[in-house]
Amino acid sequence: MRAAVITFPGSNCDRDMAVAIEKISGTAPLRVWHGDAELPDGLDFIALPGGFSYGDYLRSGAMAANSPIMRSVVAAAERGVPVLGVCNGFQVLTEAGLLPGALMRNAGQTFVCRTVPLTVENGQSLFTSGYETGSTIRIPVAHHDGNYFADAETLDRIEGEGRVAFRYGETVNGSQRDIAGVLNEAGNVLGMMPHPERAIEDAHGNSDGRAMFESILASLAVA
Ligand SMILES: NC(=O)CC[C@H](N)C(=O)O
Repeated sequence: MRAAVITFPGSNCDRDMAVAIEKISGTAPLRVWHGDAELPDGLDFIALPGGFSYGDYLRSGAMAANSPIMRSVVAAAERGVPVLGVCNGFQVLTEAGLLPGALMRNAGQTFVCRTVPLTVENGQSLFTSGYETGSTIRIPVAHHDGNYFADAETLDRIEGEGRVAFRYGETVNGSQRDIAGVLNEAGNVLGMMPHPERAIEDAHGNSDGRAMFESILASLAVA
């Protein structure tokens, strides 16, 4: 798998993401700096990692969404390249307009850092085919701006189109309809607040995130 992990100033989960990709795919991803103008050709997968890009100033993800590299990320997403945004990466994807809605301050006004149950709402996407639809997995969250908001019409539409990939199995941050992860219309962009890269092996105490990376790999094998 020819993957790239984008690093912004303030990213802090880029290494974990790169390690997860390498351990599961067998190939180390390219590490790409936000200020680079272009992504290399022929990428199979792009990951936007978690963190506090630009110190979360303005709004989480808002400044990163306007980084030079994001023009290439948006163009790749529009060509159908799989793009996964985790936590701050999800925030960047909504700010870049690749996903609907916004991530607001958590309803409780506090940073939430714990492992939470997630229901797999759509086990058919290229990111989730390794999970059974309706199953419950446990994945860590760590954020203060994870409160997913979209208007009712948008929520009904994305629910109807099977674009809610994951839903929290308990109250976490005040997200509308407990939405934890959202797909774009074409199904090749996924944003999620929980961190699958923090749950890929026994040393993590939990390997429920592994199937996400295995699903992405499997989708490339059949593509
Ligand atoms: N782990 C993360 O990516 C943190 C995301 C984010 N900036 C927040 O706290 O909301």
